Amino acid sequence: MTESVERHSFGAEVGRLLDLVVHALYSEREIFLRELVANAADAVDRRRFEALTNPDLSLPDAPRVRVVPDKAARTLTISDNGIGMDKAELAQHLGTIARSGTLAFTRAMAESQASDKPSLIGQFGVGFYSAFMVAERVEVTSRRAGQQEAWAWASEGRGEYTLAPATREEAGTDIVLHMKADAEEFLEPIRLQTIIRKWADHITLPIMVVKDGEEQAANEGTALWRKPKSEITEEAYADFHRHLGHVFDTPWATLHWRAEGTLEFTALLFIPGMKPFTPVEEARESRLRLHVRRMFITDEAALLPPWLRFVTGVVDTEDLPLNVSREMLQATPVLARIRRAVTARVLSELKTRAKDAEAYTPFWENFGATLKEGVWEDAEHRTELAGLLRFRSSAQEGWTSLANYVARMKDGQQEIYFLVGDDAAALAKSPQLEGFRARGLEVLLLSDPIDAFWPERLASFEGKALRSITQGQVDLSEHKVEGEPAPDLAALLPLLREALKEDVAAVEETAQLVDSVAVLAAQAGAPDLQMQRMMRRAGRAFGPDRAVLRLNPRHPLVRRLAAGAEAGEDVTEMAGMLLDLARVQDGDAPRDPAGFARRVAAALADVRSASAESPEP
Ligand SMILES: Nc1ncnc2c1ncn2[C@@H]1O[C@H](COP(=O)(O)OP(=O)(O)OP(=O)(O)O)[C@@H](O)[C@H]1O
Repeated sequence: MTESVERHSFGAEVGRLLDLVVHALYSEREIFLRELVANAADAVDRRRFEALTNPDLSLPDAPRVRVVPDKAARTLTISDNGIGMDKAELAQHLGTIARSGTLAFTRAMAESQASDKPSLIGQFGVGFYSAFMVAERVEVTSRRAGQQEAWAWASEGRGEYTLAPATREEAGTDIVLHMKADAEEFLEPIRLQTIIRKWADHITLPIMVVKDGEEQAANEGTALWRKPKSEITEEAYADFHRHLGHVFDTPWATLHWRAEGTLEFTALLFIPGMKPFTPVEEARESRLRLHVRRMFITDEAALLPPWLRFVTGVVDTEDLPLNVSREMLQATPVLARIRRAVTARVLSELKTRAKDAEAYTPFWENFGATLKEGVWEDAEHRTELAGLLRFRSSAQEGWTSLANYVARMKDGQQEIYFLVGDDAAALAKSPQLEGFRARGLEVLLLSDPIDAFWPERLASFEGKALRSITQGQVDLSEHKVEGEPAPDLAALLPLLREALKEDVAAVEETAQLVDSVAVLAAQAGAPDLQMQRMMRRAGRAFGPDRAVLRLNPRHPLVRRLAAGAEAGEDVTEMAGMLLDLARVQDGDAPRDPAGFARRVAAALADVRSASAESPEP
């Protein structure tokens, strides 16, 4: 028998996690039970759902979770009749960190102060591995529903675990905890009941604690969302939110309502108060939980559009049969109607809350970029969403809305100006803004990656067109600025155009500059500069040939070149320099960085020696 025992090492992250867990503060240890009971209840939910399309997996009568303390043996056993795990699943789920919740936890731990760590453990839970807070050895015996063989997983939480063939009468899982000497309190039935009532009361599956051979239900099983609002405390809402989202914040908004009439459902939704620690591959689908008459069905029903995926919670309906299958979920019109109702409710809540600018700010900073995806991809909600958008602006600190921008527009201003880039702070200093600032024209500053895309789709707001100031020429002739007359560039421009014909589509003068000498812009009709930049970074060929080099005719350098061109001097050397300066200014590299540096250094040396030779008169 012993030769069939396989030894495996934990993944590196598991090792680190176990270290953290084992050294956690004792006061937080009780949450191990919440985690194991939640896993057991989830396993039963999954089996029920899979059985809808595969009757061989059907649950036995009266499925439940049993929590069995044994003081003599100093063990605590948590048993379920859930879906179970086969050998590969045991290794995968209990040997690596697969789930986002646990990953997020390790990241939060790494980033938090030492004094916050204990409460982090309490709020997050750490899934299965929290068992090692109280147990010196954990044995898991599991049989996957629909299979004959069972497997035993065992570990002392120190670097490795074993896997061996085992037997189990029925499908399901037993988790046997060999308790540490100082964790005997968790063998007291009363204590176990209290913990379960505190943490797992919203679980509808019966959770039985066995005392003197008798089973006693520890949870009430009233799903929180089914209780009247008046009976639910803020704290109970917040706890449930943390449990659902694997987060540890207080919700920014709690929406709890019951729809009655043609469509019957109860919804309890949360908008988190902080951004989740997103794993590398952030899934775009909403994971709102669908329940039918309290029973969990699935969290893959996409009950909200992807641009509201930050909303967590539960929708519980009477309008679907309990035995609804995956296929049925895809076909039923009920879900589409619920989706519409729930989306409308979330949007109206956001609209109400957006009226209080200060209260709206944290929401916007956490989830604004996600909301903008809706403007891009959801024609039905685009106009409504536009009113919820907030922006940085060239004219003021803080966030502003499109409506406020329009209210501030100057007489004669027809368009809503905006500038897109990577970084709000850099945008505020961009030379592209000079001409607008000089004329008192406000420009919105957009710095989320999605900002390269959505403005084109929204196109206008309250009848005012949205206008990127780096795309085509903005007509500023309505708004005159004082200053010396500009020189005539008729001789210079054709020479520069010829010299740069490989690099840009055109060279022209612009009224958009005041202090800077040149900028790049996109040709009218071509994708905006930021979009071009993103496509180049993504490896898409996007020649600079569609960019336009724009010169400030009043700049001393341009004046000098204009005079030189008229006098028949060679200005082509400076042409490349102007283009490179415009590129550097936008945060791009010059076409030939080494050559650029050489030319600048040589020019500086010229200036120095010129001023040394001809001292001030
Ligand atoms: N009693 C059980 N029956 C069947 N599968 C289980 C059981 N307990 C754990 N698992 C499997 O092990 C996986 C890992 O569990 P663990 O508690 O570490 O994380 P989780 O519950 O998935 O997510 P999180 O880390 O966010 O809590 C689960 O997703 C599940 O697939």
